[in-house]
Amino acid sequence: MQKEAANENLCCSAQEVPVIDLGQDEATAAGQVHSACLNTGFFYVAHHGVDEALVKQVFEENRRFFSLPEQEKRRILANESNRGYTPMSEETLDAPNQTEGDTKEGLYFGREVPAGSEDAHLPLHGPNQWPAQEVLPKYKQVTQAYFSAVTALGMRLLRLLALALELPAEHFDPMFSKPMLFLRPLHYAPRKSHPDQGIFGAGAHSDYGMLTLLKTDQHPGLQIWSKGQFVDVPPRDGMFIVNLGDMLERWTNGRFRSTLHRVVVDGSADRYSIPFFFEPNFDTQVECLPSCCSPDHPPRFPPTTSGQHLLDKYAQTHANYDAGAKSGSIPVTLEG
Ligand SMILES: O=C(O)CCC(=O)C(=O)O
Ligand SMILES: [Fe+2]
Repeated sequence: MQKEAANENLCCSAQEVPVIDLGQDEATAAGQVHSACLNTGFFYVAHHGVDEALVKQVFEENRRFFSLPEQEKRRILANESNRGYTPMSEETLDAPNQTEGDTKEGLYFGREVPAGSEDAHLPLHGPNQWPAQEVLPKYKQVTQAYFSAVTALGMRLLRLLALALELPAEHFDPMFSKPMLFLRPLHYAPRKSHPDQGIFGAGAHSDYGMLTLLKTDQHPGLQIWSKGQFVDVPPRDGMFIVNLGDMLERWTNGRFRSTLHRVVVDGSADRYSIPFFFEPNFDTQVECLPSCCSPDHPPRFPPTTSGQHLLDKYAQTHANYDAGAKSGSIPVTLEG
C-alpha cells in the first residue's frame, strides 16, 4: 500500500530500530516494545528461543526449493486459499512507483486447515500445498517445525504487546485460538534494484496484519521509511526483525506504527528471507482499544474484524479478488 512517497535513495542505518532482549524480565521488555511501537514499529528481538540450527535448515530447504525447475515449482501454484507458489515478478507491491514486478518469488504456507473441516470454507483458510516428497524429502517436516517455533515466538510477543498497551499479558491469547498464520519464504533474484528506474526487490508497502516476524539471510536489503527517507535495517546475527502491520495501527487508533518498508538489493547474490505473518482469528473484533481512545482522541476507524480488515485491504489492491465466493484466481498477499 502507498503511504507516502517512495523513490528516495537511502543512506544510513536505522539507528532507531532497537534490539530487544527477550531474555530479560517481561516488564522491562514490554517497556522497550512500547517505545519501539510508538516510534517506527520495527524492532529486533534477541534471545527469542527459536533454534538457530532449525533456522539454518529452513533456509537450506528453501534454497533447494527455489533452485528447482520452474515447472516443478509451478506444480503448487498459489490457490484461492493463499497457499502455494508465487512466481518471480508476480507481485507488484507499489505499482505507481514500479516499472516491473518485485524481483522475487515466494511460497505461502498457512495454518493447516484440512479440506472439509469446520473453517475450511473461510477465505484464507484451507490445506497447504507442499513440494513433492520425492523431490524435497525434508521440506515439509522442517517447515512445520519452524512454523511451530515462530508461532510460539509470536505468542510471547503478544504478551509484550498487551503489557505495552496496559492490558493483562493474556489479553490477546483467546484471539489466537484459530489464528491466521502465514509463513512466506522468499527468494530475491540477483538483480540490482534501481529505485530511480522503478526496479525493486520488493516495492514500498506496509504489512496488512497485526505482527510480522522476519528472518533474513546475511544479505541486506530491507529499508524502512523514517524521517523523510528510506534507511537500512540490516540483518543481525541470530535475531528476528519484528514489525507491526496496519491492523495493529487500526486497533491502537494510530498510536502504534505500521511503517512503510521496501527491499532494495545490490544484485551481487541471491537473497532469501522468510516473513511470518501473525494474525488473529478471522472473527476477532478489531476496534479502538480503550487505552487508545478518549474524548480528545476519538476512534479514527470504524470497528471491523480481523478477517474483514484483511479482505478489505486485498480488495483495495486486487480489483478481481472475490473473497465472498472464495474463488479469486489471483493469489492475495499479507503485505500491501
Ligand atoms: O524480505 C524482506 O526483507 C522483507 C519482506 C517484506 O517486507 C514482506 O514480505 O512483507
Ligand atoms: Fe513487508
